[in-house]
Amino acid sequence: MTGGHNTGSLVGVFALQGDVAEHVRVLTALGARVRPVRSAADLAGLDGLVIPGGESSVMDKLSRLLGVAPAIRQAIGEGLPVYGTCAGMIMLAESIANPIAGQQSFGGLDITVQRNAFGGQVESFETALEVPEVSGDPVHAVFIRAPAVLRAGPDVQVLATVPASRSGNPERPAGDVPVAVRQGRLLATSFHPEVTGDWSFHRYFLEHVIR
Ligand SMILES: NC(=O)CC[C@H](N)C(=O)O
Repeated sequence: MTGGHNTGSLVGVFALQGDVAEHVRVLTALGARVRPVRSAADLAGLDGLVIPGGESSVMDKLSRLLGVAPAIRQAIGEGLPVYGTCAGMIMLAESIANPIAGQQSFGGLDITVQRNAFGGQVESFETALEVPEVSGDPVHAVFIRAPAVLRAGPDVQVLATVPASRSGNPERPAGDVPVAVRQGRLLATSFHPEVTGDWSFHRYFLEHVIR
């Protein structure tokens, strides 16, 4: 598979906060046209949207303050394909187990997430994940203050899990926790493919979620 199939797809990157430039670089290299999204008007005509890693509570505050949150919520409801990484996964979650006071998400994805489930910055880790739906090779995944999926609804497809014992967090969940999920046109990962050079999730989003 090459990026060539995607030439012409217009993909927005939520750009009020987070590692926007990294996603723009990967999507552009894969042949997509990319538009930063900061307002409701920026959503017009998009084939898909990426919500980057960053800080979900800040994304929430800014997107409500600047009035783009209802438009993103509506676009998700109307079936816009969206890929959220890390904080982006939290923004797509229907429910946040440990929100910062009053924190809201866009929702759409029938999951409950725990923010910082693998611990803080110093407990960041990298691992190779088996994700047969997405790639024949193990996917290189970087976890930075990453969320875990505590609950996934019946329509949610779990694409990859990691043992919760990876976590240095004493509050960690038990067993294996989902870290990559898909529900129809919504895709989310706890980790950051945009910073690893492993583009298999972006390719999957462009070739199998958007089209
Ligand atoms: N690397 C990340 O995106 C971290 C997410 C962050 N812990 C949050 O709550 O938004």
